[in-house]
Amino acid sequence: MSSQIPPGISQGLDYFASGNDNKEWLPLLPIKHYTVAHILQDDKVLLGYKKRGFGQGMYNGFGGKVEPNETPLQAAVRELEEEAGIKAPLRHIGVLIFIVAGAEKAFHIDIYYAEEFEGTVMDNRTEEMRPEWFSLSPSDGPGELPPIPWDKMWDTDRYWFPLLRDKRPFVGRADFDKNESGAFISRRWWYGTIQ
Ligand SMILES: Nc1nc2c([nH]c(=O)n2[C@H]2C[C@H](O)[C@@H](COP(=O)(O)OP(=O)(O)OP(=O)(O)O)O2)c(=O)[nH]1
Repeated sequence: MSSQIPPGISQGLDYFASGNDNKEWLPLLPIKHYTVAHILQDDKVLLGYKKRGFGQGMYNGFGGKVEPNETPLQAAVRELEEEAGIKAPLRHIGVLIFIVAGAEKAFHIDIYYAEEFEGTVMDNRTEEMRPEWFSLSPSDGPGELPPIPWDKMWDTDRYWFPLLRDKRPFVGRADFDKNESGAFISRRWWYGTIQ
């Protein structure tokens, strides 16, 4: 555990979780804005299976790049509608600075959630994402929704998901290396809550 806040994120945070504290942080890079949005409802969370592009084969909230002349909130609402077919009154809950070794830009990811939505969650209609519900409670009886598929998600999401679930605002940083086969390996991470 390191209570030292990493470079590139705001000061005045309360330590929540960190890992690989003995590794160096990657050099800071200019940022590019992204969003990720989650629906949290009745002890379940809606995630999407990414069918193509960056993060292919993994589950994540719904999101993508913030386009020019859009606010991050507008982008998050648009991406949720494009990828899950629903409209939701999203609330901001976190910021994640995500840096991959060798990349040109750091991802500044605004993280959102909503507890209600309008419309019907799309089944498997887009080429981008396949929405699926997962249980937020750790113990699942037979016939319940599947547990969150941590092994098919960005490796450090498991450390901030409890904060999202409890709707506690947070800020964090996650650095990743790439191995010879192009897989992303978590290098160092730190998450803190906003006081
Ligand atoms: N949960 C989580 N999401 C992450 C991490 N790193 C990371 O880039 N993301 C998200 C941010 C973006 O929503 C998404 C990457 O953007 P993307 O590849 O989907 O964007 P895109 O260019 O396809 O987007 P677009 O065409 O839909 O605008 O992955 C991470 O560590 N955890």
